[in-house]
Amino acid sequence: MIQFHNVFKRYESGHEALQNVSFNLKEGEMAFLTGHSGAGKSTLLKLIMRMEVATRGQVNIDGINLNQLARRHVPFLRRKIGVVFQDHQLLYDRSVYENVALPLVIEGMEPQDIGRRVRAALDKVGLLSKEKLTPIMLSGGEQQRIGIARAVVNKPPILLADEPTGNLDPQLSSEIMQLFRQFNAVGVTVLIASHDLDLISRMGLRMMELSQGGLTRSGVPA
Ligand SMILES: Nc1ncnc2c1ncn2[C@@H]1O[C@H](COP(=O)(O)OP(=O)(O)OP(=O)(O)O)[C@@H](O)[C@H]1O
Repeated sequence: MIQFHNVFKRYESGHEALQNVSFNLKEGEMAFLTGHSGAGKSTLLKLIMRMEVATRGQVNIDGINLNQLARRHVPFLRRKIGVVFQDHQLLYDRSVYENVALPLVIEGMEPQDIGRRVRAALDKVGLLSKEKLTPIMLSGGEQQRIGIARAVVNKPPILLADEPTGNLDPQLSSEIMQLFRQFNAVGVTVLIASHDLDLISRMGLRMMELSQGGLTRSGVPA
């Protein structure tokens, strides 16, 4: 589902953020991406979303070769990928409902279909009763759940997260990871960048470690 073949990414500054990275994440797999600050984790996620383009090598997402993807087709790629950020990136002047509905409104979906999908997504993250509130009224963990509901509302086959538990305590972090696990259990391919080695090792899933832009380890931690 997510394939990197000898991928290099050099920024215009000359900095080589990724060097010769190769891996294959199969459909329905869930894995973590870890590494020191500046190791290249965010860069790798940006290549998957086509926010950045590889300097060398090949990135394939759900059979699409991103090297050959025309700019006008990038929105089709993005619809396949739900993204969760550390800082949620919610709109604080809109309700919970409106925040989650946003990707569907942009897609041009009919309002009655939007209602059904938004409520299904809010139900999955346990926030159905809070749809009329604004995010500011909710706790950090709840805000992250809204971010997750928004990421999955259009049922993407791929879910990416960049430090999704960075601001949460261990209990909430663990709950958020279980949520990702639930989406993975119904077939979504999940890749999560995280510094939280304790949490990752407890999950018993594949971990890929980046160091100075190179993939130094890939496997289930002992
Ligand atoms: N747009 C850019 N232009 C130039 N250099 C960049 C750019 N984006 C990232 N870099 C550099 O590339 C390297 C990798 O950055 P990246 O954000 O991918 O690391 P990271 O592993 O996600 O780090 P962190 O855990 O701190 O978020 C860093 O040295 C960073 O300064």
